[in-house]
Amino acid sequence: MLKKIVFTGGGSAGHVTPNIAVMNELNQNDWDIYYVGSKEGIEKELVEHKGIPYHAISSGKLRRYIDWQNITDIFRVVKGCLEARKYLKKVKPNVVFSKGGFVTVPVIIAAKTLNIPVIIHESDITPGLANRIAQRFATKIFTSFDEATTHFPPGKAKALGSPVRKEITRGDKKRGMEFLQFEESRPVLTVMGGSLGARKINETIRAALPRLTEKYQVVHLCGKGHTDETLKDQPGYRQFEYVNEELPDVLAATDTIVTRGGSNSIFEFLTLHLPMLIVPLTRAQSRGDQILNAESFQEKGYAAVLEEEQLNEDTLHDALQSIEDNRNDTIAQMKTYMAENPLDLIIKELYVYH
Ligand SMILES: CC(=O)N[C@H]1[C@@H](OP(=O)(O)OP(=O)(O)OC[C@H]2O[C@@H](n3ccc(=O)[nH]c3=O)[C@H](O)[C@@H]2O)O[C@H](CO)[C@@H](O)[C@@H]1O
Repeated sequence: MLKKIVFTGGGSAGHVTPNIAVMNELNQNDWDIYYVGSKEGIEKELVEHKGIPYHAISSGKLRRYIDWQNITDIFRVVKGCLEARKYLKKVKPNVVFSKGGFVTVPVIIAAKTLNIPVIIHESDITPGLANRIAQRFATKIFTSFDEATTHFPPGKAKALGSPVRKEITRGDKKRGMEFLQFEESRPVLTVMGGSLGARKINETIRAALPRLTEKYQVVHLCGKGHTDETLKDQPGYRQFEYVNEELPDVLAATDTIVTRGGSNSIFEFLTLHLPMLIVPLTRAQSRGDQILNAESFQEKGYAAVLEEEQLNEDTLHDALQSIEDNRNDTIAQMKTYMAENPLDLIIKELYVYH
């Protein structure tokens, strides 16, 4: 008999693409799939694009600072709880799977009041605010990093790895080169400033273009609203706000990556054995989770790290040179990652509720 599962997660792509990875692998003969997200978040477009029923609820932003909007947002969260509860009562799912982001808090609270089991997946080493609130309501917590389990109540958390979308591994270099209109003979450097872009990385890459394009053809995924029209005809340089279906082909065509320390992106590059330079989001702009992600990858020999405060044209050049010098050793180290596919492990766990 068909069982029902509700996915939730959003705010940025990193809270959606792992859900999509899991949804893609669930057998549609076994599961009816639903999604609860916010009204305006990136999850709406990404999920509706896949033809999954999408239910939007009110949600407040969870801020770590004092703001008058915190008051109005409390009401939005309460409204979101009531909306989520009504929807869950109607759908009657066997389980809720949550990837984090502020929209998930009302959904998880609502599920708890209806005795619906909740599984949380945490992508970072330290839990985000939403998952920190939600953890007490969760039945089980899965994590991408081994180190993350210590941040959750004992016995609840299990490190299963990052659920990387299978289509990421199915890219084609030739298709990627055609899409980019690049020459097959020259190496490709892809820059991914996180799903929402990264100003300092964007500026430094653009300033360094003359030097970078001597060696590489550069693909720049620069985030919504961050393309630079003055560079649109620059030879050997392609910029996109966000690449969706073509991303696997672009990555198949890529030799080296410069990236933010967003957990899902770096696990995708690790899975593809792509040497990467991580420029994590600073402590001033975040809780420091990307710094920990980056340090963990550096310690394991999967990546080089450059702090944003140290990032300039020269340090970028030197860091890329050292990545090229260590390419073979890094790839060999990356090949030691995970004997069992995390996605398969998560799917297996979900069948407990089937
Ligand atoms: C600013 C911020 O708070 N960032 C957080 C957010 O990052 P962010 O949303 O940037 O998330 P990730 O880097 O983890 O994932 C981004 C996802 O978007 C995809 N993608 C990106 C660009 C593009 O053009 N096309 C595309 O498909 C990537 O392949 C990846 O699957 O969630 C991550 C996971 O909790 C955290 O580690 C980050 O700290």
